[in-house]
Amino acid sequence: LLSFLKKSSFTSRFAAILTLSHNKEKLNFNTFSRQLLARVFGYVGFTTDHSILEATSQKHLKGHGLQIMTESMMSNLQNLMLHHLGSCANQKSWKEDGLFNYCYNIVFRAGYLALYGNATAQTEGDEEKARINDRTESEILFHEFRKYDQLFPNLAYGVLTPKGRREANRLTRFFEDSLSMKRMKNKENVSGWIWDMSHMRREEGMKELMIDRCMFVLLWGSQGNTGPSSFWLLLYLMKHPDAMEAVRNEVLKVLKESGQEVRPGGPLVNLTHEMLMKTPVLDSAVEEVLRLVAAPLLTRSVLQDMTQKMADGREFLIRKGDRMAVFPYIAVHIDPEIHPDPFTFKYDRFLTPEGTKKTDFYKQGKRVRYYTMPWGSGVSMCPGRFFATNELKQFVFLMLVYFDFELMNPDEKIPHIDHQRWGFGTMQPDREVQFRYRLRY
Ligand code: HEM
Repeated sequence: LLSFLKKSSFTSRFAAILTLSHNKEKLNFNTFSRQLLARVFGYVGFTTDHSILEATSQKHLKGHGLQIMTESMMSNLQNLMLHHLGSCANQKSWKEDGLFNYCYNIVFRAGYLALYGNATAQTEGDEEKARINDRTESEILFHEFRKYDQLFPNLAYGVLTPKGRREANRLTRFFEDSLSMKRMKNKENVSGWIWDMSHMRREEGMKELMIDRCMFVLLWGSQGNTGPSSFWLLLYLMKHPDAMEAVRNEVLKVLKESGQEVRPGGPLVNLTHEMLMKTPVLDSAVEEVLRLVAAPLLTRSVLQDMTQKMADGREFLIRKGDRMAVFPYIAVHIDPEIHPDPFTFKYDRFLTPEGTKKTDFYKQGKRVRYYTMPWGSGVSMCPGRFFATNELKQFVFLMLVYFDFELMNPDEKIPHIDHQRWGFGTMQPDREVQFRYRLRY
């Protein structure tokens, strides 16, 4: 795919194609993605599906709704990462783990609980049992999700072996059941986003099984990228001590300014939405990591004949029925004119000399509007982008204030990316990286 895209002088076509992708009448994401969702997840939605998504995302993944989700994410991260604080004397000893597994596990499970809700004290007996149940149930779910995640590229390409196909079907049934509305009714803190998504479909007459499948699609869409992104973020910070120091100093400053401190036996840090808005250095590091590892292929169906004018004056006829794809990774993320030395991690690439967010990037003297596109663009731009960014920041924040962590092998090379996954969002490494961590206090 990459060599094809390189040959087809994709970069020069990029800007204009992007403009088109905002044109709802002519180019439509849904026509294409619907076919994929039907084939891969067996989910057949309504024609109103996209307006439901837009309405609920507007309400719950931005503004006040986003704050509620972020708070819920925080308490779930605390339950998963810090539940053992004070309970065991040797917590200060080092613990080894695979970094990819560790990060994906925590971020997936906390994100899942924040979206799909917690066990209740009523059904489990008391608060503590409910928290234990959340930990156990989300662990099982993560392990099954990883099996599906590994089958996913071949599933999407339609080249799974019969054995793989049977396993994918089993996993689909498992998730339909685990995420079913029947089960969700016994939970509390189910996010407004998930709740509205299911209710609005039911009100429109969608069958229960299809709603459960939709819940699985949303789990996959919301959790498949954030965990792997958190892995790359921690890895790049560990490989770049200057970046680690800058981010850690910022995080500790924000913590201090909030009047909180981490001390043995003290209360858990309450990382508020407001605190998360004061971290330009961490923001830049997150954006830089996504530039390096987010490589989605953005597909669009062409709904009517049209002429495409290029920035260089050329014109192309795009026919009704054509399918188009934009691959911003090559077109912008690693374009050396826009991002000099594009394969090097520079944590401050998105910072101005004054320490604020940098937004001016240039190509051939002209300012580039889309200098990174990890979230896609236009009608189907990722509605979860603000939540995902907060998740990443919360995870790193807690890691930095509560733990010391380091690579087992300080000379560890950054792993290659798993080429099977080009186009599916955040890339995954082709091998695990060992690290160790321990409580700082
Ligand atoms: C680092 C994490 C994430 C990355 C890199 C990412 C990236 C993307 C990309 C590239 C798209 C397709 C955009 C397009 O075709 O133009 C997308 C769509 C989507 N994302 Fe995300 N995403 C992330 C996290 C999330 C989270 C946390 C949620 C939910 C809370 C979410 C919900 C969705 C949904 C529902 C869509 C489909 C949008 C539509 O059809 O209109 N994503 N995401």
